[in-house]
Amino acid sequence: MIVSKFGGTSVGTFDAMQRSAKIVASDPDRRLIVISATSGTTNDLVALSASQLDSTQREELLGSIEKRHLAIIEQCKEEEKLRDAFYTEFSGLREHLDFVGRDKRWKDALYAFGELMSTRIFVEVLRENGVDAKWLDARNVMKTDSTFGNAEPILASIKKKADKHIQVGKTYLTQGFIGSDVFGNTTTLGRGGSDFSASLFAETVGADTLEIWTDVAGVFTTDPRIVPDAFPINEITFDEAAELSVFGGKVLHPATLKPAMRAGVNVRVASSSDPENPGTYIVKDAEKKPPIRAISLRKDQTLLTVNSLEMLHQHGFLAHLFKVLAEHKISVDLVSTSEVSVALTLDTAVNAANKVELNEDVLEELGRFAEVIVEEELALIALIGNDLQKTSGIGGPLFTALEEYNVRLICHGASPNNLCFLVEQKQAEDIVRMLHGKFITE
Ligand SMILES: Nc1ncnc2c1ncn2[C@@H]1O[C@H](COP(=O)(O)OP(=O)(O)O)[C@@H](O)[C@H]1O
Ligand SMILES: N[C@@H](CC(=O)OP(=O)(O)O)C(=O)O
Repeated sequence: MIVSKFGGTSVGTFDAMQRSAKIVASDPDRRLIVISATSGTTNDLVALSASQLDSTQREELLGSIEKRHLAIIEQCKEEEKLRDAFYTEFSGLREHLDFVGRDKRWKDALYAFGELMSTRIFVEVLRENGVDAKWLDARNVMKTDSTFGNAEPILASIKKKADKHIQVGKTYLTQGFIGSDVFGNTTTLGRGGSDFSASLFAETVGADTLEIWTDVAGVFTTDPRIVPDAFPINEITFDEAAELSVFGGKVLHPATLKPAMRAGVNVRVASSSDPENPGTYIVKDAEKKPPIRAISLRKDQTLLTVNSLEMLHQHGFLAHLFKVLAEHKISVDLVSTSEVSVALTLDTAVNAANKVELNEDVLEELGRFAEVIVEEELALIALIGNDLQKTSGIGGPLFTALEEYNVRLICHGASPNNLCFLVEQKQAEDIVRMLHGKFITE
């Protein structure tokens, strides 16, 4: 059995939907299809959730969502039927906007409309292409905790619900990104979370393969939008691909590979507009394991520096600091310490899968026992590869190459699969291009 996930661009237009449907139709083993919202729709829904919108802005955003979906529907054979199905969801969206609450619970239920609308249309496009798929509401299976915006899947409940709602031998179309908590409230798995959903489904149903169909022909040596010379990697290990996605390789949501690794599911990343191209296979053990395979970039990072003389020869200071951060659910990436200070990086990017919000409360609490400095507009660059902590001859050429740039923080040695550092955002893309030329293309 194959679980196939199609991202926003692969279902964003009528032609893209047709191409994706033909991929599904070409192999009867593709039995569980997971799709995202049409590209741009989740961004529109996030914009709609802003509290200060006036009615003109609201109507513009709703108009943009409606236009995008109608452009697809108008080209489908079952136009009338699809209009009805679409407007059932779209009217639900309008009604939802009129609800009073603007809390996180309300937002997740709002964001879910993107995937609900796209699946209503795609199920018909699949039928037109000879695939009789059953529309499955992912919220009946994807059970999560109640951390709205970034919900944690509850594996045992997902398994139980999948046994009830997914029958062997049938084909299903369902939504990525969305789930529901024990009370039945809609939850979401974090931006870009459809990959994660698909991997959880693959684990749960015991699939042999998970396919991630996207707009690029696999996992590239770096983001091809930044470096035109970047090229697809034929085979990469789970460990490397997981590091790459955590450190900004947007092609996969950072949590995607865990369920697949746990269940021994093979993963393939490929382009829905070039399906004959094998793309990238993500495997347990790759034939080639170069020390530097890829470079990733994560923008909009925040550097938090905490200084305190209390730290000098004291024990418990770091424990105290991390306790405060944990209480505020702030997850930390890189850490560097000196005699009296600790520097930490936080992923504060707007569309980050695990976005961190550094609010006044946490700063005030930290300010009670230390001086806190917050610096923004930084970017994190990671070299991804194998045995980096044991390979000699990388640090010298790397730091020579970075000579002209201000490197703010370096992390090396904790993972065999990455070496990362923080730089000024405005220089980040140039640095990635330069390093790709020096360490990968050459
Ligand atoms: N190392 C990488 N390899 C491939 N794509 C990458 C990489 N890093 C970033 N990307 C970006 O990820 C995009 C695909 O992810 P995304 O837009 O989330 O697709 P989808 O809508 O299919 O989920 C590509 O268009 C590319 O610009
Ligand atoms: N639609 C959601 C989930 C998702 O995974 O989308 P995509 O596959 O297009 O990255 C988002 O935009 O966050």
